[in-house]
Amino acid sequence: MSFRLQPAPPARPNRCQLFGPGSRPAIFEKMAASAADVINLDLEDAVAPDDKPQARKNIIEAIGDVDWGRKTLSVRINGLDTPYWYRDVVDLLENCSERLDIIMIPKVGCAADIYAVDALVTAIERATGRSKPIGFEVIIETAAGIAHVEEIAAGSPRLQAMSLGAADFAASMGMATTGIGGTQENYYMWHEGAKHWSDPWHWAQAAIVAACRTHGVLPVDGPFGDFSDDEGFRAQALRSATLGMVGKWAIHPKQVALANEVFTPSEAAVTEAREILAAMKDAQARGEGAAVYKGRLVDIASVRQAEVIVKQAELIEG
Ligand SMILES: CC(C)(COP(=O)(O)OP(=O)(O)OC[C@H]1O[C@@H](n2cnc3c(N)ncnc32)[C@H](O)[C@@H]1OP(=O)(O)O)[C@@H](O)C(=O)NCCC(=O)NCCSC(=O)C[C@H](O)C(=O)O
Ligand SMILES: [Mg+2]
Repeated sequence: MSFRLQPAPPARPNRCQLFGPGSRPAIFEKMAASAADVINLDLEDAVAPDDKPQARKNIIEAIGDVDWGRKTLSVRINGLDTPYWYRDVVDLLENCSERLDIIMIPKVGCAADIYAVDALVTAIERATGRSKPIGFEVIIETAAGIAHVEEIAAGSPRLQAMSLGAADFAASMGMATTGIGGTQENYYMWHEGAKHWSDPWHWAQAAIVAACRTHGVLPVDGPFGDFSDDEGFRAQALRSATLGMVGKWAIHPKQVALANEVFTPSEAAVTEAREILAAMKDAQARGEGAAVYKGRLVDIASVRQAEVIVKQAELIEG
């Protein structure tokens, strides 16, 4: 228990983050027309080294020219272990319009990584007189990142969201898989002659959710690589939502509707949450701290649980 109140994360929908390479400007309008809450234009791994200068130009132009509506607009820069990242930040912030909301920093390994980008961004904002402060989001996708996840979540007031990047995470951890998220064939328990699959991403997701909730940051599930496997995506997303994550990446447009479906509370869930709040209001009016709702106990903790669902629904309704 702490006397400190848990800070609220940014109050904006983040059910789906749709990615697209900065080197493929033909899809930018399609991304803008999608139902994703967040758009991530990529300068990192989806862009070949020789294409990075042109990708920066494409993105700078599109930030100003494309109608992104009310979406949160984010650009993923290159990692701090590359020679590209400072040029990404300088070119972007010196040249793009104020429509840009967020810079996504990949492969963050410690809070000092965020500090370094923050220092550069702050200097450019001051030098150029940008009036809208740039937000940050980070990807936890290395062993160092997960080991330092809490200090990273506390790393900057600019930080809005934190994602798990399953592909690089698996590589960094030396995991024996080439799968990006989802069920892993060899990660099972053997019981009474049958395999029971377990979830190798669970512990990292739980660590991310705890760090994010402690510091008022949105926890997000990253990519699910097999975009022909809708049920696999849905199962992964449902597990993430159950753990407290607010959304998931889409690496193909067909994954957007799946993510939105999972991370939008159903009408039945919202109705039940509102009924629990009403039942508890009645109980409190009677001077009681608990009530029975549909044959089960509800109390003040149930009110907090129900409020999570109602607030999420209200946020999405706008
Ligand atoms: C995966 C793709 C390369 C597939 O592209 P494509 O072959 O064009 O797919 P389709 O033919 O099925 O496309 C159907 C239509 O949809 C449009 N399209 C394709 N992709 C997008 C998109 N991202 N956004 C919007 N629209 C898109 C096509 O133009 C077709 O349109 P039409 O002809 O009008 O019907 C491609 O989807 C892609 O590049 N995806 C993003 C890849 C990416 O950004 N990856 C980086 C994030 S994941 C990662 O980095 C790993 C992470 O860091 C970790 O470590 O875990
Ligand atoms: Mg990655």
